[in-house]
Amino acid sequence: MSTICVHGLGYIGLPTAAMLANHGHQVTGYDSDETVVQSLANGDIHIDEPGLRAFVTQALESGHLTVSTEVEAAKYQIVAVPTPFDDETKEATLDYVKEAGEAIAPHLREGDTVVLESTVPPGTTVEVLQPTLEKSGLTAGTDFALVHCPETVLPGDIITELRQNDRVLGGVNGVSTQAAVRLYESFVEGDIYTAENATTAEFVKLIQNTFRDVNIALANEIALVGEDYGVDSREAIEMANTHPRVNIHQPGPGVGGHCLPIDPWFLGYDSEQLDLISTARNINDSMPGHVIEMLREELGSLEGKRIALLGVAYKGNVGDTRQSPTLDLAAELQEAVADEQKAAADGGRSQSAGGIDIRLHDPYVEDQTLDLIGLEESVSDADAVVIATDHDEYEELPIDRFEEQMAGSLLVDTKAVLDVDVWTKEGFTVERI
Ligand SMILES: NC(=O)c1ccc[n+]([C@@H]2O[C@H](COP(=O)([O-])OP(=O)(O)OC[C@H]3O[C@@H](n4cnc5c(N)ncnc54)[C@H](O)[C@@H]3O)[C@@H](O)[C@H]2O)c1
Ligand SMILES: CC(=O)N[C@@H]1[C@@H](OP(=O)(O)OP(=O)(O)OC[C@H]2O[C@@H](n3ccc(=O)[nH]c3=O)[C@H](O)[C@@H]2O)O[C@H](CO)[C@@H](O)[C@@H]1O
Repeated sequence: MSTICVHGLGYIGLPTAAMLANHGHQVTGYDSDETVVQSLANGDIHIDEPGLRAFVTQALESGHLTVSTEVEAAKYQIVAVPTPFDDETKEATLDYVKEAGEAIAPHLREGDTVVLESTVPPGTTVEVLQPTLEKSGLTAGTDFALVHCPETVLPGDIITELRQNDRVLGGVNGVSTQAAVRLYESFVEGDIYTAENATTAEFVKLIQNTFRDVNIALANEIALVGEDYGVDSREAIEMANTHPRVNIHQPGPGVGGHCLPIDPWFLGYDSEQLDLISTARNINDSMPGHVIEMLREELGSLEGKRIALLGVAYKGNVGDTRQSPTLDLAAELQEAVADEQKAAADGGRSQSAGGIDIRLHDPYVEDQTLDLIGLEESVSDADAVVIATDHDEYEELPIDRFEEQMAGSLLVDTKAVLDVDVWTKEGFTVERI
């Protein structure tokens, strides 16, 4: 059993803190946002993730997990703070990592271990966190251990993957790495690999997500090329993947979430070599624009049209809307219609007063700032419905209600969730990416 202080109680820090507590460690969960700490102290679990409520409640009730607005001295300090991405400068914001280091320094003792779990550009552990921690007067690698251990859990399956995924750890020296190995061995059922150094571990995490992002970009480009040949790209990809060394991912309306659209850019922190990687990012970012082209092909002008977007979460069966392609699609639809109106005005043509009426539905998302409505209301009088997220619920949409409610008959199924034959037989036009 060890004492542990976890910094940041979000999607990663909270399940990690609970996992460690449920394995007998004495854990303090610290968050700089007092409302997060307060709500957890009241038993309100603010992160939406299957099984998390019961898991965190178990940890809190056992007394092994306490939440606090203060950092505690502990044998292990685990940092899981945000590392957001500045879209304009294409750089990671490392302020929260620095803040965490500054908060740890006064509590750091000889023999302690600091683990950075946040996803960061290569070099961050050594160049950013280490000097901040060394303001304590202690030296990394000799007085205290400093390690990067990237987190690879899949949202929607976090608790299982926390236990089962393999881990890659890299410390500022071998002693540091081994100190962290001892902690992760206490709950990880997968293999634990030790990287040469912290920068390598940072790099490994980034190339894992980059691999997936580039592969999805390939699938998206295959879909666009397939359209030119009248080939169903999903069928073609399925067939291609029967080859023992081919594994093409699935096309879709874009790549969302907190990681894949961001992490590949982190590789450009101190390198000018991003070429394929940045092209792939741009292909994935262009996919909402392709959905707009598909709508225009069938509907002509989008001005005055009512379009229902089903699925606002960034992927199926989760409620997280961070970097959601659906939200990009909604914004780009607005822009596309504004452009149409401007072009009409410039050309002296008359314009209708209306813009575009976009209706959003999602059974998982609870974000009050989004104007989410019920399924039937969203498709009512819609000229087209776009299925933008592969929630299980969308596989069984009520055809009769759609027939009665919709004004048009166009369905753009970006995730191939519908049975095309069934819907086509009922008179719908189904377009898939
Ligand atoms: N969400 C994922 O799927 C995922 C997966 C793997 C890795 N990561 C990485 O893990 C890190 C955390 O991501 P997340 O999704 O858990 O973020 P999050 O936004 O869900 O949670 C972060 C928490 O940290 C708190 N915080 C901010 N600054 C702090 C500080 N100085 N001290 C203590 N608490 C602080 C915030 O208030 C927030 O509650 C990021 O680097 C992310 O890229 C995320
Ligand atoms: C390497 C890897 O597996 N990393 C995972 C990833 O988690 P995630 O939830 O962000 O990942 P995905 O499920 O891939 O979804 C992302 C977006 O890609 C779209 N998509 C997906 C597959 C496809 O074939 N075609 C697509 O278009 C999908 O709809 C969604 O918008 O990053 C986390 C943080 O670092 C990791 O911890 C976690 O291991």
